[in-house]
Amino acid sequence: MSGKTLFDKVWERHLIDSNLDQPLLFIDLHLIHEVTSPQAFSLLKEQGRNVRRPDLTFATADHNVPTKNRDDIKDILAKKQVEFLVNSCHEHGITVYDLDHPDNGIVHIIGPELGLTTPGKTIVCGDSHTSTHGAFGSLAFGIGSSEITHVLATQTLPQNKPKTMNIHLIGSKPKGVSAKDIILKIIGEIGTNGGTGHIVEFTGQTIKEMSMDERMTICNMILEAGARSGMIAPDEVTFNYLKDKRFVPKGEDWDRAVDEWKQLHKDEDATYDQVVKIDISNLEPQVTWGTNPGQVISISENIPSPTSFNNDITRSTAKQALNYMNLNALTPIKDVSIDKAFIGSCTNSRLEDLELAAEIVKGHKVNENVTALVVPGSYHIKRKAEEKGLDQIFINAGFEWRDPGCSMCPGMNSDMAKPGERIASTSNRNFEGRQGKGARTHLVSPEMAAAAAIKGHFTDIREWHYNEWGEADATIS
Ligand SMILES: CC(C)[C@H](C(=O)O)[C@@H](O)C(=O)O
Ligand code: SF4
Repeated sequence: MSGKTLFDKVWERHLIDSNLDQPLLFIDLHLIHEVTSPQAFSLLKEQGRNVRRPDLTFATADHNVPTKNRDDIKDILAKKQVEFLVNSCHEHGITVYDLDHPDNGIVHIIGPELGLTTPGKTIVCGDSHTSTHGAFGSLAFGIGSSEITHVLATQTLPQNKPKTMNIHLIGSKPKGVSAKDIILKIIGEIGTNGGTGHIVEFTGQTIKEMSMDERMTICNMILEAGARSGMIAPDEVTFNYLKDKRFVPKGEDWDRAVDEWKQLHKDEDATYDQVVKIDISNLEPQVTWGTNPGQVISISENIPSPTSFNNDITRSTAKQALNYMNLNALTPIKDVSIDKAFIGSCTNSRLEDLELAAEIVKGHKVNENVTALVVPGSYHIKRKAEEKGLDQIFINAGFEWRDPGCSMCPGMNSDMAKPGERIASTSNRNFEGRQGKGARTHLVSPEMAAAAAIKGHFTDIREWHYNEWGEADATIS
C-alpha cells in the first residue's frame, strides 16, 4: 500500500463512518456569516433541533456590512440578515463578532488571525472561499445551506471523498510578483474546471518560501479553478504564525500540538490522482482581461484575439468576454485605463497585502480619473496597519481607508461600481456584474492595483518601481 497524502491523513482522522451512503466526517470548526446562515437557522428551528456544539461554531458579519457609517445598513434584506445572524447566535450561545466588535472581519480572515484555524482541522463554512483555511494544513471547504443546518445540528457532515491533485511549484517568486500572480497563473494554466472534484495539495520551493498571508491567497483562489479546496502542509512558518494566537493551545499543550501537526505532510511514497508542475521563476505580474479568473495574461502581453483560442467554446467565450469588458483584441493591457481601484477581500486584505500596496503608493497621488479604496480584512488588520502608519500613506495619496468587510468584492453592499466602470481589483472573481451591474473587473495583485490607481492604467510595477524610484535592484529585469 502506498503512503498517505496530507489530505488522506486529515480525512482519516475525521472519518466517523465510512460504511454509509456517503462517508460521515466530524467537523472541528464551523464558521458562519450573515448571508448563508439565516436559512440554515430557520430550517433548524423548523426541524425542532438545537445547535450541537456552539463551542465549535463562530460567526461574523462581513458580506453585507457597510465599510463606512458602520451601523447604517441601507438595504432592508441585508439589515435583516445581520440581525437574524446576531439573534440566532445569542439564542444558541454561539460567539458572534458583530459589526462593531473589535474582532469583526471577513470570515476567512478572522479564523486564522484568532487561531481558530489550525493544522489538521476539518473546517466548513457556508462560503466557497473556505478553501483559504487549507493554507494551514486543514481540510476546509464551503457548504450549502442545508449542510449548514446539518453541521449546526450534529457537528458532522456527509461528504463524498474527493480526488487529490498535487500542484508543485518550482522556483522562487521573482521580485514584483506576488502570490496573487501565481494563483492567477495556475488558474490560467489548468482552467476554471481544472481542479473540479479535487482537493489540491500545493508543494514545492515556492510554497516553502511563502508567508502564511501568501499561502492563504493561493488556497483562497484555487476554488476558482473548480477545486473543492487547497491544502499546504504546516511547517515552521505556520507554527510561528499561530503561536500565541488567542484560540491556539498554550504551554505544554502547544508543544504537543506542534508535535502532532508535524506529522501532517505527505508520505514520501504517497501518490495523487493528478500532478501538475508549474515553474514560476520567470513569471510576470498578471492581469485578467475577461470574465473568469482563467482569462488572464502577463502585464507585458496584449489582450488575446478570440481567433487564437483552439476550440469553438473558448473562442466564443473570449468574444463574449471582450464584448462585456469593452476591450479590443490585441490592445496592450498596459494601455487599458481604470476608473476604480479596490484593495481588499479575503484574497488580498491582510497586513502584508496592505504593506506591499503602501510601498507602491508612498509619496504618490491617486490619478484624477480614479477613485480608490482600501478595505482591511478585519479590525485587527486595520489596527495593525494604523500602528504602522499605512492608513496615512493611503489617505495622503487619495485612497479611502475603510472599516473591514467584503466591500466591493461581491457587489452585495453599498460599495459597488457603476455600470461600465472598470476596476483594478484584488478580489477573486471577475464574473459579469460581480462588482455591480455592468461593472468590469480586472483581477490583480495589491501592488498592481495600487500602481494602476496612481497611473490611471495598468502598469508593470517592475519597470515603474525601477524607473520612478530609481531603486536599482539587480533582481528587477
Ligand atoms: C455569499 C457567499 C455564498 C459567496 C460564496 O460562497 O462564495 C460569496 O462569499 C462570494 O464570494 O461569492
Ligand atoms: S471577500 Fe469576496 S470572496 Fe471573500 S467571502 Fe467576501 S464576498 Fe466572498
